[in-house]
Amino acid sequence: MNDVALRLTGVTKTYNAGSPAAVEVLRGVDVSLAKGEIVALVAPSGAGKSTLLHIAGLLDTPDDGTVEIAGTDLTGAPDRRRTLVRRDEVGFVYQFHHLLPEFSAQENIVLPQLAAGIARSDADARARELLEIVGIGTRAHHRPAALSGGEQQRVAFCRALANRPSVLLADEPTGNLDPATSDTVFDALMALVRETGLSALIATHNMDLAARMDRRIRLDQGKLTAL
Ligand SMILES: Nc1ncnc2c1ncn2[C@@H]1O[C@H](COP(=O)(O)OP(=O)(O)OP(=O)(O)O)[C@@H](O)[C@H]1O
Repeated sequence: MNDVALRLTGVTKTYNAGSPAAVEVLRGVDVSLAKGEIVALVAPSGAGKSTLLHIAGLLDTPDDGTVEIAGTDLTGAPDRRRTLVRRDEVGFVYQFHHLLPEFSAQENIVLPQLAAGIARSDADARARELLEIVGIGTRAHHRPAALSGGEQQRVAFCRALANRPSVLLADEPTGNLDPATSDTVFDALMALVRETGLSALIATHNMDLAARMDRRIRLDQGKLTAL
């Protein structure tokens, strides 16, 4: 039984290494997320939070160090394996929803499930269940353009969790919303995360939202510290 959903050990990353334009972004980052734990990642702009989230989600590789997801070290794994683990174990949410405009809310949540081999009827049921949890069950057949910004973002959360990942990585998930909407949408995200029992690393500049998570860490000068 492994109780760690995500573990980064000694992760370093430098862009343009060896050139005068070198940027040393991560200088030995260690972090682990227990199963079910929700952690706020707070960082000044440009400190490297996107880099850290991309490495944690297997979209990028560290120069050094290891990345383990659900108990498996994937640092040197072949691209195909990393892609499959990313699809099955990692959910991403960004500041902008990136929903497919020609598909309904429900279809946007169904598509990644079909790509993972889930039967259509099961995928539809899962999509409806998730939309209910975030409070927009009645909007299932709306296309993104017919949804408010907060509703679009809730659909994006559902899509990220549709395949029952073990880790959610979110980069300013409510950063594009006004403060009142941001609060409600954040509640919806918390409800989803608690309901599904997954672990989440959520980058935010909003200290009120950070205060509602289980733990806070700060990325600065390439290092993580507890907040
Ligand atoms: N592909 C790249 N090549 C060179 N430098 C890069 C590259 N990507 C990012 N950087 C630099 O690395 C640093 C960290 O970038 P990153 O996007 O991870 O920061 P961030 O904390 O997410 O920033 P923000 O909060 O402003 O979105 C920045 O100084 C950026 O300019």
